[in-house]
Amino acid sequence: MSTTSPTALSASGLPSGVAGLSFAKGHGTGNDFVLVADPDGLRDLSAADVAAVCDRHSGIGADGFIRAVRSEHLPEGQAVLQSNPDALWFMDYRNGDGSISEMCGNGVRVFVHFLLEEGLVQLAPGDVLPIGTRAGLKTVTRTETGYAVDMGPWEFIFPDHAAAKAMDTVVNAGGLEVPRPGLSVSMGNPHTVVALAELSELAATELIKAPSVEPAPVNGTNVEFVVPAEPLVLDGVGQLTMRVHERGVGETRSCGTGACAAAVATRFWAGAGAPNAWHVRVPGGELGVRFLAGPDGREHVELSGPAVLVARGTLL
Ligand SMILES: N[C@@H](CCC[C@H](N)C(=O)O)C(=O)O
Repeated sequence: MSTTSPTALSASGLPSGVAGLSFAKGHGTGNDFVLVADPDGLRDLSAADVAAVCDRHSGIGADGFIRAVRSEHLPEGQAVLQSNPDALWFMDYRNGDGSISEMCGNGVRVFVHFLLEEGLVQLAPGDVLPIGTRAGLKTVTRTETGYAVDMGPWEFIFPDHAAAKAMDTVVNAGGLEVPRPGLSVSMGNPHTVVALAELSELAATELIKAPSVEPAPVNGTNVEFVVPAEPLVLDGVGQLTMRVHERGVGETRSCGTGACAAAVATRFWAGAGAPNAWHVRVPGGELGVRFLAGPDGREHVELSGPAVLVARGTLL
């Protein structure tokens, strides 16, 4: 018998804990989010609260939920403040099912746009804003057309697989004729990238159910299916098309950290001479990925793309 008490509901059917919250709805290349400002960290939202708000039928509907909290009010935020005292805002990111993720690449652009539109920060094109996340400090530059994010360094999750050039990870999904090799990459959060030969194969891949990944990264994985273009490079820029199944969500129209992982894996597979700039087409739009020398001496990944707010409201 369950010992958990049922969640109290307001008249709207949403958990009473979220009633009265002001929110904005936004997206980055079709990856959509509900955003709330909680500067003093007073709203302790449960996984059930977040899942109810993100429900596409009985809530607002979103792939993810983002709470804007001043970094000083969260232990993870205080840790980021030690590395950069100017990282005053922390992105508390949850997946649509209420689970926590370390990082969201589309989300961090929409988060900064939300802070700007709410008047919580001031940022002219060219200005840079440091942000705290569970994957550490990220610096976001406002551009003329959107935002560019220094996502920090990437890592192989199973470095021995990559070193041996052995594709020891096996991925299967509905619609694939045979299981495929995958390469697991961390962008702060876990990804497994699979290359397909044809756009028709990408379209036939069924992503209603989570693909199986063996061995899976310990905390689960987002899975990206990519088709490198033929020819791969146009005007010095690598070209990819991608679909994604997100951990804690399902298929989404875009994933920023996924686009970064896809560029990492495809550049690795392409070998010496592969470009350091990539253009990634996703069902919801287009993202840019670049590899740059980071201030810490490691190679960093930069993600660029748009961020849009589409609505404001109050949860009832
Ligand atoms: N859509 C995001 C990634 C969100 C988190 C992911 N589902 C996870 O669990 O790691 C992005 O744009 O990066």
